Amino acid sequence: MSYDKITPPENGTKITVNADGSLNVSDNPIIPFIQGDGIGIDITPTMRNVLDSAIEKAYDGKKKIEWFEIYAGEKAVDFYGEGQWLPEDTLNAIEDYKVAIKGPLTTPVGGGIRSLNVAIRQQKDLFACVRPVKYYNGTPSPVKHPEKTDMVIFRENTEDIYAGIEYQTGTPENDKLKNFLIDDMGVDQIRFPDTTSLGIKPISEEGTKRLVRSAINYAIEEGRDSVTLVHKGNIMKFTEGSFKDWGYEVAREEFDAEVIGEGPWCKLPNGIVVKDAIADAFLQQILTRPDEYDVIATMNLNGDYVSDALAACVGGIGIAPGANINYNTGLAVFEATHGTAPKYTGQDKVNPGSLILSAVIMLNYMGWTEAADLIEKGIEASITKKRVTYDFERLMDDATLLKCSEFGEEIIKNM
Ligand SMILES: NC(=O)C1=CN([C@@H]2O[C@H](COP(=O)(O)OP(=O)(O)OC[C@H]3O[C@@H](n4cnc5c(N)ncnc54)[C@H](OP(=O)(O)O)[C@@H]3O)[C@@H](O)[C@H]2O)C=CC1
Ligand SMILES: O=C(O)CCC(=O)C(=O)O
Ligand SMILES: [Mg+2]
Repeated sequence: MSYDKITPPENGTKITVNADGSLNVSDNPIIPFIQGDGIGIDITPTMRNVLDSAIEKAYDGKKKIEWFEIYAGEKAVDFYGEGQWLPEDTLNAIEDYKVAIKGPLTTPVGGGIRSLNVAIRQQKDLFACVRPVKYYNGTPSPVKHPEKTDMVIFRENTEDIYAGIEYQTGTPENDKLKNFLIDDMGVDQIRFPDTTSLGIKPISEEGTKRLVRSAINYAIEEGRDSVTLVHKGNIMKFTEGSFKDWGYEVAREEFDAEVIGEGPWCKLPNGIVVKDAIADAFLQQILTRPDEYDVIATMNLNGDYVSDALAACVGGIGIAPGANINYNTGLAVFEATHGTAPKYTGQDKVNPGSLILSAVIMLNYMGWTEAADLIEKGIEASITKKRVTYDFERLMDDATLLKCSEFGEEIIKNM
């Protein structure tokens, strides 16, 4: 593949994917990275520094990532020109190299461009947003027993109201859709038709089933206890309610789950329970009874809310990692749960933990588990020693405040 404006590193090789979805990773894989807007300028170099050091230490210099910068967001506009927020080069490089990592990208509220983060997920069909939420010893938390929270969110990444199909009041498109609903479909629940904008919530059987299938497969591989389908199907019956029904169908028809009692809960032959929870009740139970939940499968918007809420329980979005994966093609883009935190841009202040832990998931995905383990060890030790960035320091007694890059160095020292 030739690119318009970017040149891959001379050394290194492409990761390739086998028919069964497993990866072929050489000792020198080329990994594309997007710096990201806002605090991307702070956390991305720190993440790279920590990764390079961990890999060097774990493999005595025999393995090394060849980093390949690709562009999105403000840096893409600077590099490629006006309007070039997500260049073809970037999407092609993700496709070619299979595994990539990105910093956060800004999305303006109201008008302006639609989310580039969502666009990458949709255009590369990275249907599962996988966000593990676990407690690292010593992390300050607002709950009494943060160690009871150990969940992995499987958030559907390509559908839902999040897909961006919406029309602004006053536009001909909105009028056309509104008139169709009212005149042809007999809709009479639009309270203020003259001033209403409309959004569409697509939820499909195919999209649901591939997400729930991935969540159950993950639960089996990782020896987890349960998979909970989180939905608001009592109100949104044919979208979120169908998500729940199709989720149970996957468990019963593809994994031989037996219905428990009157149902709909069911149990896989290996004992994993598939159950469901209504989203509002679930959000209070993650505070009161988090140990009842394990793997979570949910739709795009619920997954967004649940991600930040669960992250808060174990120390905040400063250490909440994530991955966007297509389990069929093997394509994966790793990214933090948080955004660009613009007020901290360029201050070398924020916690790089979220992006570093996203890179840990990436290393595990590549099979470089020894380097991943070293980094986790380094992070845990740095937190235990109370040598942390501002977000933890302000919640801990007698902690030492470190800058973003210093926290990276501290992790390296402790791994
Ligand atoms: N995947 C992505 O790229 C995402 C992009 N975004 C985009 O980011 C922009 C800003 O969104 P916003 O709603 O402010 O959410 P952010 O996640 O960017 O920031 C909200 C708050 O979270 C805390 N925070 C975020 N990152 C860190 C970190 N690394 N270390 C410590 N604390 C952190 C800060 O809290 P405090 O003020 O308490 O210090 C910050 O003010 C928007 O344009 C949004 O669309 C948002 C989410 C994901
Ligand atoms: O794309 C965005 O700007 C926000 C996305 C987001 O909050 C998320 O994916 O968690
Ligand atoms: Mg979010």
